[in-house]
Amino acid sequence: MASKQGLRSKILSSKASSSTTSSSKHFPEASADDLSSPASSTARSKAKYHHSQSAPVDARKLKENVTVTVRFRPLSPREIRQGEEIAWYADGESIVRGEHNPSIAYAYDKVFGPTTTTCHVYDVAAQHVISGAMEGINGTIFAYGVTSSGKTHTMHGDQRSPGIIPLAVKDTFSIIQETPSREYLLRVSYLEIYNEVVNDLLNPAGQNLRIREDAQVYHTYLL
Ligand SMILES: Nc1ncnc2c1ncn2[C@@H]1O[C@H](COP(=O)(O)OP(=O)(O)OP(=O)(O)O)[C@@H](O)[C@H]1O
Repeated sequence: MASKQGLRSKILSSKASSSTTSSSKHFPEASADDLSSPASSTARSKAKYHHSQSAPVDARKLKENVTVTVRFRPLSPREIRQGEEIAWYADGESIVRGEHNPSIAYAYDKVFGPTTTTCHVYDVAAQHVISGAMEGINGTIFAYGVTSSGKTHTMHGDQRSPGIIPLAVKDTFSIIQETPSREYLLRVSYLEIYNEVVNDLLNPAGQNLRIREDAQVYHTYLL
């Protein structure tokens, strides 16, 4: 989605966070203009061995473990009033197609239409990252999109429709409860990247954070 507004992202990391790269696949006939891609929100995961820190990282496996998911939100009442039209739609479960030019299409790992619930998005696109994290595999769920595209709705949600973060927390504690033989240590951070700037959403003083990586222990730090 092209926009003059800033692109934002909201992130949920399990264990140490890892950086992600886009894995959207263009169809041959598709436009090469990535900015026209309607990435209303994405969920991605990238795994890296956590416990066996001396084990070599399998680059091919890492690449395959990044998934890109697109979620469309419905037009808002204001957009309907203003006569705005849907420009892209979910054509099946993995294709996003242009409404006005159907020959322009993009393939993603998963595409959710505007009637999909957050619970369904969580089950299909995020739950495996949480269960993986509980097994010791680092994971990141990353929502990316222009202002008002639905990142907060998807990641945070509300009482009526809990987002991926509360659903993940609930799942995490359920897994802990079901696994009394194992001891867990949970750390939580809630971050926003806005115009390349990382902000801590839990600490108003934590703005414009610097990212540092410790190559020896595969940990990422925000200072
Ligand atoms: N899937 C959805 N179904 C229904 N309403 C939605 C959906 N996604 C978003 N909305 C609504 O659209 C509006 C904008 O969504 P939201 O605030 O989540 O956007 P955002 O990407 O977090 O914006 P910002 O970058 O400004 O923080 C909100 O009123 C939200 O309730």
